[in-house]
Amino acid sequence: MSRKPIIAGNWKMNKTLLEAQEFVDAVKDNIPSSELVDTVIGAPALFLAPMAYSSRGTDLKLSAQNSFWENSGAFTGENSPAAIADLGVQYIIIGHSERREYFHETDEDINKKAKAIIANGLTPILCCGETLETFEAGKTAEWVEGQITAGLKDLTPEQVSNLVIAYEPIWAIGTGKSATSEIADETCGVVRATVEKLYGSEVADKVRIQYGGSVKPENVDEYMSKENIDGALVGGASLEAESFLALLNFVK
Ligand SMILES: O=C(CO)COP(=O)(O)O
Repeated sequence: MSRKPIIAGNWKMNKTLLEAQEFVDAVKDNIPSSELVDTVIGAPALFLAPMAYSSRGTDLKLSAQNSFWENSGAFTGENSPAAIADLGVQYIIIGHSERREYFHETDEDINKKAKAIIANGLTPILCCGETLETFEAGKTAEWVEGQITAGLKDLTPEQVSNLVIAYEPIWAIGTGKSATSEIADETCGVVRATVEKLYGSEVADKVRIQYGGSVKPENVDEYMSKENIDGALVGGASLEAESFLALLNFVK
């Protein structure tokens, strides 16, 4: 089974609108065909409408970094998956460790978001990953299995086969200390085995799993050569056009 690679930048809370637009102008005509790789930028919600407009007709796809689980209503400050879908955005990152930590998101919240995102025709990028303490205690597999099982609760096999899961060890995020490709592959393998246990081997063969945590142009090839790693979710190295484009050089 060959899975199409997916490289996604997660800009987090960075850039102004002008900087975002300059980035789109610099990359949109220089990325590989979407027949070979899905190339995605996860931008702050404020920039998604203008970025969708200026990247229309190109191979650049967009992601939100979060959404609420209701489509409308009295939820001050939130963005609905329906409104995000309407912009022409295709992905929404959910359950990033920064949202779990600073905004107290639970697995139950994340599962509700996954369902709402799928119901609106978008693809969730569901994040999981352990703290340094859990890693050092040798409990990574158990932890990640728990997060994935809770995050996917009540989804159908078809829904799960189309989604993207990102394994991001918290100790490797923004630290420059990436997980070795062996560790990353092993834990992405745990994610795939969890999907297999819950949904069977056909779904597990189809679901795309990214590694994230200090991925850079210099180490992306190594991760992409691993059996269970289908892509990368990239923070720091996705912020500059040159470095973002260099992440895509593994596509020959
Ligand atoms: O959190 C990340 C992407 O979601 C990873 O960030 P860095 O690539 O900056 O380590």
